[in-house]
Amino acid sequence: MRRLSLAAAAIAAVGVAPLLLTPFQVTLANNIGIAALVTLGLVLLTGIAGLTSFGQAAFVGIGAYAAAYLATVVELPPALAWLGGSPWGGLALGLALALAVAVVLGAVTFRLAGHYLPLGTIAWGLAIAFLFGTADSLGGYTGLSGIPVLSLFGVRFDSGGRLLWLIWAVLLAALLVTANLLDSRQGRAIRALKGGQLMARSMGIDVVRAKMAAFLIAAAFAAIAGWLYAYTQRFVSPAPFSLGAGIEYLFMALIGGAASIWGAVVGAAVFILSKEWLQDLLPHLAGRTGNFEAVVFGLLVIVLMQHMPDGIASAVRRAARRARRPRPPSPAAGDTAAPLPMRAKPRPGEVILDARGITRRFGGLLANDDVSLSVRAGEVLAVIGPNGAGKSTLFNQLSGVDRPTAGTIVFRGQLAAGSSPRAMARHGLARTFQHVRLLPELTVLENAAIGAHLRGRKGLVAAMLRLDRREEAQLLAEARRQLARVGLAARCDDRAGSLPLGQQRLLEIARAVAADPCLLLLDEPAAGLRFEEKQELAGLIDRLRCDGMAVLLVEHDMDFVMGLADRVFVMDFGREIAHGRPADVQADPAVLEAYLGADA
Ligand SMILES: Nc1ncnc2c1ncn2[C@@H]1O[C@H](COP(=O)(O)OP(=O)(O)OP(=O)(O)O)[C@@H](O)[C@H]1O
Repeated sequence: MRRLSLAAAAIAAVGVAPLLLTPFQVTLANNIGIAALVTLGLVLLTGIAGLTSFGQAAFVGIGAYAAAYLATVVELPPALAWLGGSPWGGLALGLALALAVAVVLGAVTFRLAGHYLPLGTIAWGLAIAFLFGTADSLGGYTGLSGIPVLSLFGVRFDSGGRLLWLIWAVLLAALLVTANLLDSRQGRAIRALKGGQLMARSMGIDVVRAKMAAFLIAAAFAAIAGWLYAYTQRFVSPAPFSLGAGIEYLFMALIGGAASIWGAVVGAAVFILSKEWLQDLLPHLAGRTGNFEAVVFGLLVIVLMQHMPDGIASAVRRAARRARRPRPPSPAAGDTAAPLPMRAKPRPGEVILDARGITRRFGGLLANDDVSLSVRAGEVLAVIGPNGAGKSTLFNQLSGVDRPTAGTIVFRGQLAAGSSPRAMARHGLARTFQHVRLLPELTVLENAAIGAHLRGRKGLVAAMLRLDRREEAQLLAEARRQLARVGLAARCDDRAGSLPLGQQRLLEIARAVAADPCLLLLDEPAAGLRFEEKQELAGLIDRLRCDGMAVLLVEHDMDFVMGLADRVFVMDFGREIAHGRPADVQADPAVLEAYLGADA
């Protein structure tokens, strides 16, 4: 209902705008609409996926020049002649070129950690501006003029008012599909990128694909904005597509709020209106002409980052949330949804993970030295040992984060040493993290649903067009069920970041079990918890064991481990020093000396 009334209000506002605004205001509204479309792509890319691009203006340039070139050049090269001078041909060409460049840039940079994408987009921004300025066929620095009036389906967009309808209709459609995307399994995969690659990969998310999706959508929005720009100005030249313009789009995203889709509209409007105003005011104050507004925007962004790091739209939304009465919990819409299919489970007592001779060398250091262990369905195995004993290293080998120097790992009957975390997740392994890795701005329910990522099939297009609702209801119902299982049913609609640490750890377990795993790896689950929270956690792990889940945990807390585990595996200096039932291990002299002795 809220979405519908918002959409109706937006359509009505766009409908009457040309009748109420002066021609100058219509021109400003058109510029804002085009800039907001580019910024929307940046919000998705930078604010939501956490990837920075300085090259969005260059993608706008591709869209604008493609339209201008097809519409103005009389003798087209044979490869493009079939597209004729049609505006649709220009749109298709601009989109195809922008997407092709985005695929190449993404393919080169996404597999590398670090700042390769921002650097790549700077290089791309500089190169394309140089190309536009020097290519004779594109008119060099003078550009291409004489673009005809845009005509679509027999309608001529020959006035600012008609162009306003078109530009804002495209922008509203882009806002709608982006909102749809973010409210879906695919959108959660893009959002999960901000939680770190390890978390995303461990949930079975294809990180490169998710980054590419965000980058391609942002490039497509920019190219469409360029097409609209060309037909609005009816003239293109290199300056509006320079690296400087790319930085201005980033400013708009930061000002509006890089994590909110409405921030794109707010940011573009604030930037363009204040630029217009400052361009009049500042030369007057300074007594001479100059681009003084650039200095003001630089300062504005610094001040904003200090006081409103999430931008204006997010600050307004937070204030509104504070002013509103707390909402009653949203109805459990998914509860009537059919349950998701579940994987075939091993029989109780069946060995599901068998590691033999695991050795991991870091240069001259043997972090794991010929370690062998196995885990059975329906048991809790605890790995303990003093600091530096090699527990985390072993955990990384078993979860696919690292590859052993030697040794074999068989998981559910298949060789798994060196498999990726994603492959391990697909095969039935789920994990939590020593330092919780949640998405604090997302709700508890959305965080839990990330765990069920591999249990859905619907793609990006289905998500954007809302053709995924049945599956989405099933995924959310599953997340709700797992939250109820860990005792967080009442917190579904709260922000994950607002939970105390103990509940955040429970949420991580709910997220992990939403994947329907056979083996759950818990990395120091009791760290930082109070006594009651530890008891609650131990009760939950016990229930999971009773349900047939195999649990392998790495833990420092002796009381917690001894009261819970079926078997304890003790390590020191990378090797196994004892292994058996808690009472036997506790009495083992080697353990007392190496580990428990320190406490005695
Ligand atoms: N990536 C790495 N490069 C080099 N040495 C490493 C690396 N990772 C771990 N080590 C070393 O391997 C040894 C085992 O470390 P590990 O983190 O596995 O121990 P741990 O038992 O988990 O310790 P803690 O309980 O303190 O977390 C340590 O000496 C550590 O310094």
